[in-house]
Amino acid sequence: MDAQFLDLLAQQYDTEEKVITEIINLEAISNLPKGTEHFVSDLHGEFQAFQHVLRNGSGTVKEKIKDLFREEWTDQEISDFAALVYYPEEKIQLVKGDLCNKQALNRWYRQTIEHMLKLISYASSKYTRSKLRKALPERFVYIVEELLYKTDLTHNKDPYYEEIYRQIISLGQADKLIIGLAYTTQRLVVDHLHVVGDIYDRGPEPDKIMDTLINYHSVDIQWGNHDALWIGAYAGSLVCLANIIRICARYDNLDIIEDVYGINLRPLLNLAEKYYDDNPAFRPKLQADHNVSESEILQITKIHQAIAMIQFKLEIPIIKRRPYFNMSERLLLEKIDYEKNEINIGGKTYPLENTCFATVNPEQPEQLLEEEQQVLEKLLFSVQHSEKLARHMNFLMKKGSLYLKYNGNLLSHGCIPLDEEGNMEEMQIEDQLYSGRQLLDVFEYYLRYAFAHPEETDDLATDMVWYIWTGECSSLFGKREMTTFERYFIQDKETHKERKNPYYHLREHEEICRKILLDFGLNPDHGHIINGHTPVREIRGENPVKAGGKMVVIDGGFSKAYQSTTGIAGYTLLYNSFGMQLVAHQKFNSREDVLCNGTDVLSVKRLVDKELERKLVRETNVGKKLQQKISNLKNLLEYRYMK
Ligand SMILES: O=P(O)(O)OC[C@H]1O[C@](O)(COP(=O)(O)O)[C@@H](O)[C@@H]1O
Ligand SMILES: [Mn+2]
Repeated sequence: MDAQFLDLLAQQYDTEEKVITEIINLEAISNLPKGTEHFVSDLHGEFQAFQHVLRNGSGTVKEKIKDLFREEWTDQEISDFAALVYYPEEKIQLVKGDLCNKQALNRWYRQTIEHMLKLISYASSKYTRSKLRKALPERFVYIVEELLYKTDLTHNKDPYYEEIYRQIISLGQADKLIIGLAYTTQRLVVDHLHVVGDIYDRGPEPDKIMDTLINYHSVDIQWGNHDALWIGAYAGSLVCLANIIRICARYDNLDIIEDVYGINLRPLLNLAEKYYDDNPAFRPKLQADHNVSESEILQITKIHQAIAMIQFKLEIPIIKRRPYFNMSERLLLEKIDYEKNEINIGGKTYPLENTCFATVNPEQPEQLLEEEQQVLEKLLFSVQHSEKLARHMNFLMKKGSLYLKYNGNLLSHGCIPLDEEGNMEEMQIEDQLYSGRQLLDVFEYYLRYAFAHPEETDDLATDMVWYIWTGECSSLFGKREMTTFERYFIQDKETHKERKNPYYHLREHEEICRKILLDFGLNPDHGHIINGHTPVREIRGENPVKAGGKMVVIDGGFSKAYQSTTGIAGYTLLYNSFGMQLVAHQKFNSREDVLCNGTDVLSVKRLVDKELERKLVRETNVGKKLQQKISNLKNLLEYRYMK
C-alpha cells in the first residue's frame, strides 16, 4: 500500500488506540441489519402527496406505533399519535385547542414525550448510538440521551428523570421537543431515499419537492424524461425550454415558471396576444381546486399555442442536422398542406383541426419570426439566470444519474431499449454504435456535457438532451414517437398512439430481466430492476411486480392527472433487512383530513422478495466501503504501529 496514503491516514488516526477503536466500530456496524431504502417515482409536482408518503415512511411509522402500543391503545389513539409524528406542529395546535386546562395539557406533554421516546428507541434499534445522535434535535441531544438510555435498575435516579420532564414542560420547551422528536422518528424509519424519476411537470409544486429533497438526509435521483427536459432547458436547449413552458401552460402551471422561478413571461404573452385567439385544443387542464378567471384561461390558451408552435418549429433543424436521430417522420410542419388544412402522416392524409399556424411560413416552416426569436432569447436568459432554478438543477445533477446500481438492484426511470428479439437495441451516434449500458452511459455523458456548457445551444450534447426526452432509442422516453402535434390537431385517435419500446412487453419475462441485470454487471439471482414512468393500471388487473419478482414498476400515479388510469394514488417500495415490499397508496386527500379525522388510508403492502437471512450492512454498498476502510486501517496498523 502507498506509504504516502498511509502517512496521510496516520494524521487522522495518530495513535494505535484510535486505529483499533475505529476498526472495532466499523466491524460492528457491518454486522447491523441493513437500513431501510425507500423508493418513490413519478411525483410530477405532487408535493403534498409526496411529503405525506415521506413523513409516514410509506406506512412504516404507523406500523412501528402499532407494534408498540397495539395492546393498550384504540385505533383512534394510534391514528392520533401517528398524525402527531407526521405533522407535529399542526397536531399540537389541535391538541391544545381540545384540552380544557393547563394541567391536562401538561399531563399530555409528559405522556407524549415518553411515548415519543419509546418510539424512537424502537425505530433506532438497528442503528448505532452515534447515528441516532445525529438524527436527534440538536438542542435537546443531551437531555434526550439521558432519558433514552436510563439503566437505573435500583430506581435511585427516578426523581432525577422526573425532574427533567418537569423542567422541559415548565420552561416551555415541550412543543419544540415533541416536534423535534417527531422529525427524528420520520428520519429514522427511512435510511435512504431513491427518487426514480419525474419530479417535474403536470403537478403544481415540483420546486417544493426539490427543496425537500435538498434537505433530506440521504437521497439519490434517477432522472426521469421530464427532469431531463428541465435540465435541457437550463443547459441551453431552446426546444426543451419551449416544451417545459408548453407543459406548464397545458396544466395551468405557469406560476411555476413566473412566480416560483422568476422567469418573465411578458414578452411571450405579448407575442401570444398578437397572433393567437381562443382555441379549444389549447385550453389548460384546470386543477380541481384552482380558481381561474375566463380571461386568465384565454391568456393561457394563447401562450400555450404560441409556445407549442415555437416548439414545432425548433424541432425541424435539429431533426435535419442529426440524421441518426431517425426522426424525419416528425418533420410535421413540412408535411402540412396549408391550403387544404391537411397533413400526410405515414402515407395517410388527415384533416387538421384547431390549427393556429398564423406565424408559420409554409415555404419554410422552421423559420422563426423575429419576435419569436427575441422571445426565446429573453426566456433563455431568464431561465439561465434564475437563482432558484440554478439551485434545483445543480442538485439534480449532483444527486442524479441516468441509472443507478444500488445494493444489487438496477434503478432506472424508463427502460433499457431492446429490439423485438430481446437484444439490446443499437443506436448510432455520429459514426459509432451503442447499446445497453454503454448507450445509457453515452446519454449521461452528453447530458452532463450540455449542462457544463450552457452557452452552447445547438451542439450535439444539447440536441442529445432533447433526444433523451423524445427519441426512439431513449431509455427515458421508451416510445417510438411523441405524438404531441397529433393530439392537438388531429381528431383520429389512431394517430395519438405512441408505440412503446419492445422492452415494455418483454420485461414480463424473467429471462429478459436476468439478461439486463447481467449486462449491467449485477447478479441476476439477487438483483431487481426498478422502473417508474409507465402508470401501472391496477384497475385493469396489471401487476406492478413482474418477471417472477425480478421487475418492479412503481409508477402508480402520484400524478392526479393519471389516477383514473391507475385506480390508486401511487406505489412506493421499501427494501429493509427482511426483504422488499411494495406499497400501494390510496388517494391522499389533504393533511387536514389526516390531522382531524386520522384518515391515513393505509396503504396495502405486498411482499416482493423475502431475504432468506436478514441482510446486514456488510452486504450493502455502504458495507463494501466500510470493508475497504477497515482494510486500509489494518494496513496502517501494520505499517505504523506493529513494528
Ligand atoms: O398527458 P399529456 O400531458 O398529454 O402528456 C402526454 C405525453 O407525456 C408522455 O407520456 C411523457 O410523459 P410521462 O413520462 O409522464 O409518461 C408522452 O409520451 C406523451 O406524449
Ligand atoms: Mn416519465
